[in-house]
Amino acid sequence: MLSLHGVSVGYGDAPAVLTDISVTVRPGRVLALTGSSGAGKTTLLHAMAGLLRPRDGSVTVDGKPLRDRDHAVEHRIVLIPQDNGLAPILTAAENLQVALTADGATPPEARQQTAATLDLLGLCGQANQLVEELSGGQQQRTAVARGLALRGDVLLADEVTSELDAGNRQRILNLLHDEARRGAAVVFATHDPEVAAACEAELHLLEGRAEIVRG
Ligand SMILES: Nc1ncnc2c1ncn2[C@@H]1O[C@H](COP(=O)(O)OP(=O)(O)OP(=O)(O)O)[C@@H](O)[C@H]1O
Repeated sequence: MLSLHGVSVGYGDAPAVLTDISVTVRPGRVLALTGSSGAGKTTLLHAMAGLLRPRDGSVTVDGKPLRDRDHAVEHRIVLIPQDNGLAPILTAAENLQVALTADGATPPEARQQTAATLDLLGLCGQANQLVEELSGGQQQRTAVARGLALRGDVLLADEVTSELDAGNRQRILNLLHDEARRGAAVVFATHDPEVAAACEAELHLLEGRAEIVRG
């Protein structure tokens, strides 16, 4: 279980972006993280992912302080970053296979899981295309595929539907809910009020504070 207790986070000497944030990310549900541009959604996801150390308060995983990104990876905390984080000169399939192999899959397992997950995202036809040759939306779906393929215990998805048409947006929302049904705790940063309304819980960021809207 991933929990934040009285967390403040910020960058360098600048004032904190977020102050006194307390929330528990529960397995089996999708928590929508909302707030206007610059409200701190990415900042909070980075604190949950072990990429940003809190100034105050604590981020704990199974009751122990989260040390860093490596510690988060050990606890199967998967981040799908806003900028997709893919290697542009690898193919879509290679991006998944590299991540799966690094996660301990054998090459045949990685190939099988890659094909199955790209299929779920409607990307069979793009498997062998270089990422830099894919459209923005196809790259975004490839990044989601890579995150889903890792089957994390916690899945942090940072505005992963921003470049998609309505059909693909709904497809990804369904897949995130499938992840929660599998038992993962999912946090989904989004600007889209309709998408947020379709999630079990919502945490809204405003002026450096967080308010539980639902859940
Ligand atoms: N690396 C950084 N260094 C300094 N300040 C940063 C850095 N990243 C973000 N910020 C600042 O932190 C604040 C929150 O940014 P963040 O990216 O978390 O917001 P967001 O809610 O994810 O925005 P968006 O919806 O536009 O992606 C902003 O004021 C931003 O300028």
